[in-house]
Amino acid sequence: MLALRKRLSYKQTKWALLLLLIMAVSVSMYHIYSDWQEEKNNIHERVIGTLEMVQNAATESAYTLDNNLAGKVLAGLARSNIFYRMHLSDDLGNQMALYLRPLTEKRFSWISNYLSTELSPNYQLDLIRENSIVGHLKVEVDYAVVTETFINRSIRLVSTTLFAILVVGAAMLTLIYIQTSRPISQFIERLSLLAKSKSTQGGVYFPESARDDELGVLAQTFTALWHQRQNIQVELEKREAYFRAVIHQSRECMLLTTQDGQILDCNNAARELLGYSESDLLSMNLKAIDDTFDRAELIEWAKNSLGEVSTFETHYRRQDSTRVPVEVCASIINLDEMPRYLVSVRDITQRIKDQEQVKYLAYYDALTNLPNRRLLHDRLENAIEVCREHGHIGGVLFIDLDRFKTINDSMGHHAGDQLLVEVSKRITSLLAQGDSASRLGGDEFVLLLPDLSNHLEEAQTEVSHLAERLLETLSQAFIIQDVELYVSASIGISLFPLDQSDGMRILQQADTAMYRAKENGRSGFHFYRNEMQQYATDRLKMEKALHHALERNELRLVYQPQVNSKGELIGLEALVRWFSPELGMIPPNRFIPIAEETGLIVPLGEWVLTEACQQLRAWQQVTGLPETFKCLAINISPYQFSREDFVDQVLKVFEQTQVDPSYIDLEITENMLVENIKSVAAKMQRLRQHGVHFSIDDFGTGYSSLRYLKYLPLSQLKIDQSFVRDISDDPNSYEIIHTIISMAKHMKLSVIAEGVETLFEKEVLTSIGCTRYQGYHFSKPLEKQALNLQLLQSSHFPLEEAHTASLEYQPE
Ligand SMILES: Nc1nc2c(ncn2[C@@H]2O[C@H](COP(=O)(O)O[C@H]3[C@@H](O)[C@H](n4cnc5c(=O)[nH]c(N)nc54)O[C@@H]3COP(=O)(O)O)[C@@H](O)[C@H]2O)c(=O)[nH]1
Repeated sequence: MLALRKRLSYKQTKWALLLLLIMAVSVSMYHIYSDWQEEKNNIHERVIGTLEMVQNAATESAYTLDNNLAGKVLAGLARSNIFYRMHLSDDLGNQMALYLRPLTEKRFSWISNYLSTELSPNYQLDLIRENSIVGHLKVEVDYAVVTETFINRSIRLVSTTLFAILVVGAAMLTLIYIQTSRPISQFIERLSLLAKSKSTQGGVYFPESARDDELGVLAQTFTALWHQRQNIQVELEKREAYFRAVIHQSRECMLLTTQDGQILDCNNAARELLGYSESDLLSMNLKAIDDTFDRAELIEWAKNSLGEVSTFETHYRRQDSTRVPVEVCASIINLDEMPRYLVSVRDITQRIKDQEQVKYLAYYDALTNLPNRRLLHDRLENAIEVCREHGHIGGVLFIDLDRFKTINDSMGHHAGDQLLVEVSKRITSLLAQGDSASRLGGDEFVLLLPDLSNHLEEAQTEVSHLAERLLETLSQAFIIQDVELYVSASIGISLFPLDQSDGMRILQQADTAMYRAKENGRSGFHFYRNEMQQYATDRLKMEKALHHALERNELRLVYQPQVNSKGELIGLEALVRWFSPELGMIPPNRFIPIAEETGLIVPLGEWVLTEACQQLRAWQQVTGLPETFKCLAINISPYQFSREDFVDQVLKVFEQTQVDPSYIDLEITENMLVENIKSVAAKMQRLRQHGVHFSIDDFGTGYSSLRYLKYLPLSQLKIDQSFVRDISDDPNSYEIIHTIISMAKHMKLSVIAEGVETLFEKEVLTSIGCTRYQGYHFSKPLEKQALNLQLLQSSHFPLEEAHTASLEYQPE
């Protein structure tokens, strides 16, 4: 219940009464004032009238100087009670009579005193007889008496007016209270009950709505507003529930703060991410979590953000003081009329790792962790620029592993990968400060030496030393999956900036030089020279042409006889030749490496095997071979041999050609044996069971670990022609051949020497114990028709003089 003075009825009444009072007082004052103006005249006339009534008697007394009469005149005047002093004198001023009494004391004398200021305090009447003044009558008025009636009348008027106002005020108060204040109070009471009730559901009804006055309209309006509010509230509750669900169920960390950064709300994800309890977080400021939080900046942004979302990256500090990289989506929302800062925070640790990983992968090789081609290019371009600026010389070493493809295919990619990792370690172990190694892919590595000597010759020497050390370190055995592996590398070197070549060109030059190194017998290095470019271009042409060589029937086989110490034919070696219409005759040591690198060696090898077997069958059935003839040797490339289906392929060819496998001698190289000895041995065993023989070609030049030889079903060692060639000049070669022959005897293996060109060589070999020979001294490789002719004439080959005539097939 409101205090009385706060009630509407009281206030209304108060103001109404005040206005009434002012009005009444004004009207009363006006009346009193007007009344007073009249009263003043009345008083004057009354005084004058009273004096005139005694004028004759007073004149008579003064004329006759009759003091007695004068006294009576004054006594008569005194009865009017309006004068308190009267004085009658003769014409000379002599007092004839005097009347004096005290002034009358009245309740409102102060009003009388005030009013008397407007009136004359005394009157004098000149007494005249026969046109001469005979005396004077002077009186002083007692105004308390003369104004009393006026004052009483005025007081009555004022008090009546006030009483009337009081009555009207009380009546108004009651009426307004009953009519307005009380219904409003009751309405308010209902509203406050409604406000206290927690339920917002259901409808409301106010009896006041039934009224046809303003209160009725107010109640109806309020009812409508209430229902409207209810709908809004339901909507708001829904939204709040949604908002809370979004915040609290979100997997993203969410924080709601004031503009000062004080945390007001947080979700589970925030607690998990930051490691704080909810109560801790709610007592914290965002500044404690995010060092970059700037209150002033936020407030400035909030003013201009216009509901925009700002996304930025920062670091949040966890409870354990670790820092986590986050992406923050921040916005300003209005809650309870207050701007709030809502941040949705995502842990981007993984994303950053991924980005770094992507960046890493873009510039580094994932297997070896060495820079990749892209980074190499950047560095190389940079090095070229620096060298040009400072007049330095830099170098690029293009390293390619020899026969890596074979290892990869025979031992599997995993072993291949392990080998590449080990190779990369060895390469990097030789690098000096400032040098870098990159992997271009496969088995290709590039060393970038950005700062060699300023003198070309010195720079060449420096790079050569490094290349030698690289070859040396790579030639050491690798242990991969418990298998001892030997690899060699071919290195191409290009120095810069010797001309205007860019990085790409310098790499190509090093690549070209590397191929030259490979063709020079592998496991070596070669500097790029301008003329190599033509060679590289030719090589590319050859690679393209080789793809069509088989289908266009451009390959031929030639056969080189193998003889015993009596010159009798004991075998033939099938050797492939390629007659390209565009490129001419291309020797096998040029196209076989390309075929190996491109994988074309598989169909090519299969063709050689089939063709050779068919020819053997033809010789055996048609032409006839001497009894001394034991084997047809066929070269098998390492890549061909490493294939899973190699044995099946060979057996299939034997079946198709109906050849007796015991007449076949497969020539394999030493290096093939060391790659995966178990698998090599298994393949050899399977074929051996069918009668196939195996020879080791170019024996003595490879990395063979001799102890493996006794586990393999070998028939023969073929001494490399380089030893035979040097047998007369180089005691080492002689010694090597000697050792090979004794070892073969010990292991019960045959030995054949290849590349025997002179009688002298043959005789030295014979003296050491070698009884089988192949070489130009006996016969060059022969085309099959020429061999047929030879066989028809004699199966003997001259021992004494060199057999130099070339009977090889030459295309027209
Ligand atoms: N995988 C295959 N490899 C093959 C095949 N055909 C040949 N080859 C290999 O190519 C290399 C070069 O062969 P080629 O040019 O045919 O040379 C052979 C002979 O012509 C040559 N030879 C023989 N006697 C002499 C001689 O007295 N002097 C001399 N300078 N050269 C001579 O030697 C080559 C035979 O070598 P090898 O095989 O080691 O016995 C060569 O490595 C071939 O193996 C093929 O079909 N598949």
